[in-house]
Amino acid sequence: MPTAARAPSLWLAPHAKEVRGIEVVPEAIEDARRNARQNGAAGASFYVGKAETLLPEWIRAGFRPDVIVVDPPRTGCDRALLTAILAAQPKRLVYVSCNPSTLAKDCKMLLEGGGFRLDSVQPVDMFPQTAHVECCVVLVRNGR
Ligand SMILES: C[S@@+](CC[C@H](N)C(=O)[O-])C[C@H]1O[C@@H](n2cnc3c(N)ncnc32)[C@H](O)[C@@H]1O
Repeated sequence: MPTAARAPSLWLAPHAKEVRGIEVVPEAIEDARRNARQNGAAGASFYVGKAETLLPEWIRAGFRPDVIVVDPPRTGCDRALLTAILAAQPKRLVYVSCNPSTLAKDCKMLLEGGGFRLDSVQPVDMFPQTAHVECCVVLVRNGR
C-alpha cells in the first residue's frame, strides 16, 4: 500500500500487512520513520524519492498494492505516476488534492485509462472564506 508519506501511512498501518510511504524531502521521511517507531507502526516503511520513479520500479519488481493513496502538490501527479497506478491496478485509489483542476485532469486520465470507476468525491472546506478547497476522491477497480 504506497501512500503519501506521513500522516496517511500511520493511520493505514494497523489495517495493512505492509505500507510504503514515498516523499521527496528526506527530513519528512526521517519524521515519518520516527513517528512510525513512536506509534508502533511496524509494517510501515518510508522511502526518499519521486513517486513516479519508485512506484514503477516496485511494480516491475512484482509489487501489487491493494490500495494506493496519493496526496500530490498543487501541480498534481506526474504522468509516469498515473501510468504506474494504471499498471498496478489497485483495488482502490484514494486521491487527496488541494487543486480541483489538476485533480480533474488526473482523474480523467485514470478513468480513460480503463480499469477504474469513480466511487466518491468529497470536498472538505479546510480554508473557509478562501477559494481553496481540499478534495478526496476514491476510485475503485472496475467490477468491484
Ligand atoms: C500536499 S503535500 C502532502 C503531504 C503528505 N500528506 C504527508 O503527510 O506527508 C505534498 C507532498 O508531496 C511531496 N512531493 C512533491 N513531489 C513529489 C514526488 N514527485 N514524489 C513524492 N513526493 C513528492 C512534497 O514534498 C509534499 O510533502
